[in-house]
Amino acid sequence: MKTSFYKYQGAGNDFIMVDNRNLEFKASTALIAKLCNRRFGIGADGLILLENEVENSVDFKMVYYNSDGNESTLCGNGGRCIVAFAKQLGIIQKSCHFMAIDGLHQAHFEAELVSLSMPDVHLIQSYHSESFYLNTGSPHHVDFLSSIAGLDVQKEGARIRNSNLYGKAGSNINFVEVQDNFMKIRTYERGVEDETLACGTGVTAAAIAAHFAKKITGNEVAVQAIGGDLAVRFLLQNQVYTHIELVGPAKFVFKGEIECEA
Ligand SMILES: N[C@@H](CCC[C@H](N)C(=O)O)C(=O)O
Repeated sequence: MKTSFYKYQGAGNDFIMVDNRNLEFKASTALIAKLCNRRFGIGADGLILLENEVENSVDFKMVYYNSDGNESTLCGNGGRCIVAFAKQLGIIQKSCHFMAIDGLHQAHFEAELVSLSMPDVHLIQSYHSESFYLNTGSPHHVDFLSSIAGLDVQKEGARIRNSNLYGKAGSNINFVEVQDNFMKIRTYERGVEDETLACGTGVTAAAIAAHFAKKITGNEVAVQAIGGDLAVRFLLQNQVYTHIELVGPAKFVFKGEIECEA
């Protein structure tokens, strides 16, 4: 059986997209891991299915798998990319609502960029003045450092991700450098088990943690990931971070066909 796929990237965080509204694509862990493999497959940080959402009146549903083939929690860059994919398929025009594993999301285009609503953040755990944990749809450890350029993110990220702090479920690990209301970030992603070029929920977590720790002021911050620039907007209302938006690029790269065993 042949299935069409579309490759997208958002700030270098790359995804295989499949229009699965007919539910014909059967996503086994082994098949997804093979398709995401950069030597034996198409190559991607994750695979995303666009499906119909039957129970809620939204435009579509997003089902996200990490490159290890396992379904996971929210992917922010993937969320922005599926919005661009839905537009390419003619399902939406300038804005949409969709369902993901963590609930309802709203998104709209701002010229070439996609802005995605993110879940409210009620709880931020401080380990010490430079180290935090919070959930922005996916779990994130955030360490603020004076410089991140020379860091071995693979080694240090894997160490923290696999430490007793997070147990079997693990966490994504972010290393962040703050410079005058602007931040640089590098992220080790759970389920990819490596550094990726950008992580949307990680960028969001870093922005919220930086505001919480009074490292930035204002309600919008630009964040430079290795693969591109993103921005995060938010409000702080009664000690809850609300109206969080992740803004950045979402680009179509190429399309092709997957030959799947029946
Ligand atoms: N790349 C993503 C995060 C994807 C989920 C993560 N790997 C996990 O399993 O927690 C993003 O852009 O948010």
